[in-house]
Amino acid sequence: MVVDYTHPSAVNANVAAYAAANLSFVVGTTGGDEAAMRATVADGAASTAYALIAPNMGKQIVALQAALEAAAATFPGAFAGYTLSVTESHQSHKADTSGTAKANVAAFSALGAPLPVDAIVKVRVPADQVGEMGVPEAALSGHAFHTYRLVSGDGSVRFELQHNVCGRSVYAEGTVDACVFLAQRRAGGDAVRVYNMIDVLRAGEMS
Ligand SMILES: NC(=O)C1=CN([C@@H]2O[C@H](COP(=O)(O)OP(=O)(O)OC[C@H]3O[C@@H](n4cnc5c(N)ncnc54)[C@H](O)[C@@H]3O)[C@@H](O)[C@H]2O)C=CC1
Ligand SMILES: O=C(O)C1=N[C@H](C(=O)O)C[C@H](O)C1
Repeated sequence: MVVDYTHPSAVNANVAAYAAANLSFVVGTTGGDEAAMRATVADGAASTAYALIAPNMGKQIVALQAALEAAAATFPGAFAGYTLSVTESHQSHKADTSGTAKANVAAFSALGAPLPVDAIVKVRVPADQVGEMGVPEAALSGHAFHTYRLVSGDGSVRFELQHNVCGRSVYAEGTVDACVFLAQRRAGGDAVRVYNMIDVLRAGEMS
C-alpha cells in the first residue's frame, strides 16, 4: 500500500508509476490533475491497481463535503442570488489552492452560488495567518483554516461556515481508514478500482 502526500508537481507522475506497477495507493496530495489520475487507473484494462484519491482525508470534513454535495443534489440552486466568498489559510509551503475549498466551491456552485477557483483567497503569510485568521503560532507549520461566506443579494441574510484544523492527526486517522478500506476492496476483487473518501464514509468508517 502506497500513501502519497508529496507535491502537485510530482503527483501525476507518481500515480502513473503506481498504476503501472499495479499497486494499491492512497493519494492525499492536492493540486494535481485529479481527473487524469482517476483515468490512469480506471482506464487501464489490464491494470489491477486500486486507488483512493481525495483532497481531504479528515473524516468529519469529508462528511461536511458530502453533506454539501447532498444538499446540492436535493436542492439545486437553493442559494441562487447569493454571493460566495472563500478564504483558506495553510502552512506557507503549500503550493496550491486548497483542494478542499475547490471541492466545496463545486458544491456551492451547484447550490447556485458559483465562485471561480482563482477567487478563493489564499493566506500563506504567517503574520497574516496569526493576525487575521487566528491561527495559533504553534500551528503555523501545519494548519488548514477554511471560511465560506454566503450573502444574499440584498445583504439581509448571511451564512458563515468554518472548519479550522491545527496539526495533521485528523488526516492521519482518515488515511489509515482509507488504506484499510482499499485493501478490503482489493481483497474482495471489487470491479470498481478508484474511490474517494466519501466512499470510505459510506462503507461505515465514520466512527
Ligand atoms: N488530502 C488531505 O487530507 C491532505 C492533503 N495534503 C496535501 O498533501 C501534499 C503534501 O503536503 P505536506 O505534507 O504539507 O507537504 P510537505 O512539503 O511537508 O511534505 C511533502 C514531502 O514529499 C516529498 N516529495 C516531494 N516530491 C516527491 C516525489 N516526487 N516523490 C517522493 N517524495 C516527494 C518532500 O520531500 C516532502 O518530504 C500537499 O498537496 C497538501 O496540500 C496535506 C494534508 C492533508
Ligand atoms: O496542505 C494541507 O495541509 C491540506 N491540504 C488539503 C487541501 O488542499 O485541501 C487538505 C487540508 O486542507 C490540509
